[in-house]
Amino acid sequence: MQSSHLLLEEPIRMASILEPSKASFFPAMTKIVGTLGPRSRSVEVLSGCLKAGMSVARFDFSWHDPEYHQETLENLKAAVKLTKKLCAVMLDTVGPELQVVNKSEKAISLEADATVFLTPDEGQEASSNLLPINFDGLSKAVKKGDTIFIGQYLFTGSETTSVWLEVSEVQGNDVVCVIKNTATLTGALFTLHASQIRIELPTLSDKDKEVISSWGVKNKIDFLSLSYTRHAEDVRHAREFLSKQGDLYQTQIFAKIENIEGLNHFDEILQEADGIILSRGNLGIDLPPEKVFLFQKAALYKCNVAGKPAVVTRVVDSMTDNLRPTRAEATDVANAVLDGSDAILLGAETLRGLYPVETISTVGKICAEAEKVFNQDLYFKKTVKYVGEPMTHLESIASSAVRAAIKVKASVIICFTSSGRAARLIAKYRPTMPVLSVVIPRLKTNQLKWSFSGAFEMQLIMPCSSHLKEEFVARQSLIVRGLFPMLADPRHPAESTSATNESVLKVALDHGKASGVVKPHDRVVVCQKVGDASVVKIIELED
Ligand SMILES: Nc1ncnc2c1ncn2[C@@H]1O[C@H](COP(=O)(O)OP(=O)(O)O)[C@@H](O)[C@H]1O
Ligand SMILES: C=C(OP(=O)(O)O)C(=O)O
Ligand SMILES: [K+]
Ligand SMILES: [Mg+2]
Repeated sequence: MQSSHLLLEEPIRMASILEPSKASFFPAMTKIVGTLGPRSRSVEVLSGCLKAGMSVARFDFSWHDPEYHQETLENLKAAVKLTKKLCAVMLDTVGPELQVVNKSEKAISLEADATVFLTPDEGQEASSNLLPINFDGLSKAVKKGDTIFIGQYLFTGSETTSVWLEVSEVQGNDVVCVIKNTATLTGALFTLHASQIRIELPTLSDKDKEVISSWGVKNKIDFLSLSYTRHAEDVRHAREFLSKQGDLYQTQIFAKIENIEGLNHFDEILQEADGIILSRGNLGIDLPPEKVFLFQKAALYKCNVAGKPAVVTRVVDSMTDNLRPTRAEATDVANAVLDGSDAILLGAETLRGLYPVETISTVGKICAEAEKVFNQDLYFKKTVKYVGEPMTHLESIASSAVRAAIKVKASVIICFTSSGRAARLIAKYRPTMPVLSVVIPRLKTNQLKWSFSGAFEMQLIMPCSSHLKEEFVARQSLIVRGLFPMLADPRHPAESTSATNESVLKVALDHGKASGVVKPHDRVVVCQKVGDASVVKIIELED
């Protein structure tokens, strides 16, 4: 039996597990989002990250200033140019995040059973019995017996810097807590999480708005990662804000579900958002541990049937300091893929970890193995059944393209798309082969000469107002499982002169061949509009 036919539900011959995997063109169909920081901001390391498979870069404004992030982004652009790999940019907001401020950065020892005061007076010096925090409403939000967690920025859960507190009383604006475990806080910034407590701060803070309208607009961010999304209204509000920020009306909003309030409003949030981040770091401490897996499976199912990308966070924490993940982590990554995630988000591992590049390639390899045993047939049937009948024309075309591609064992599906909708719909059916989305402006196909650049062997396209929309669409597919953009660039001379759909397709195929993603005699399924009709066609390539 060929390894590509293994299905988890069927008996697997043990020896076949050890068969080496065939090298494929893409590291994995599942995408990898990397949080950039001190260990991942040189052109060299960023080039390594891109080559290893990172396709989205997260800039987390919980930490550091816009100038620092700008420097990192400039280096990322240089790395994109060097490696010819596209990368999308995600701005992650601070939102209603509670932080412990340790200005002097002196280590703070906390002893189990001792008492510590949390005070909103940020001017105070942090010490073993006093921790200044950035919010003055905590004493009104918590009560005796509540649980508070403090962890290093991007805590991994395995550090000795994480501490649990239990609220013993409230004194004015201060919250008095009993320390549950001995710990030493080292560093300048700590996240504070009050379990299952509503924090009366806006989801999009004034600081977030300022950063979005300056840094975000300047850099044409592809994704806004909306931290601590608690209601659908949060997404609507962010959308309205973005609509007034120049090009950012095209920015996609990914709602981060990080607490029980977000979990309770999941369905409405999913309807409003473009995608979801299952923020298991915070959610994992808000939920009882035995419930985390169930949220993951339920949320991924809902995202999958809605055809909206889902991103899972906090997978290989231990790789922050180690070259290999734990067995539990390795299994967890595979399960995230089997549960239906589109992308994996790395935090501390890429930001401050010792092995950012190795982490990306290890996670990519695990994803690729899981994809091989993903039961596409069953998934396809479930998805079709969920959609029901009558289907919209486009849904029917998309599912038929995937079915045809599997039946004829096509090596790729090529989808022409303007808004990106058609390509996303195809990806929704989780084909086993990559979907190359050819992003071109519909109206201009007859006026221009074409050449292509893409996620593979691309030419860097500098922002250019004439095809800005297509750039957004192309980069936004970099977070969807199985979707790989080819961005048509009308400024480069193409081999063909009469730029009809047919010649665009020929150029796309030539580009695919040149880069090795399609080979002579391969079958390719193409989805495009010819005149008014959407068509799915099967092409058999020659030499
Ligand atoms: N520029 C194009 N040339 C040819 N066919 C296209 C083009 N853009 C989209 N299509 C096809 O049109 C249909 C609708 O695709 P979609 O991505 O929803 O485009 P839009 O929303 O911009 O109309 C699909 O069959 C798709 O393959
Ligand atoms: C990704 C997460 O949040 P943060 O932005 O704090 O890293 C998380 O909580 O899993
Ligand atoms: K954040
Ligand atoms: Mg978080």
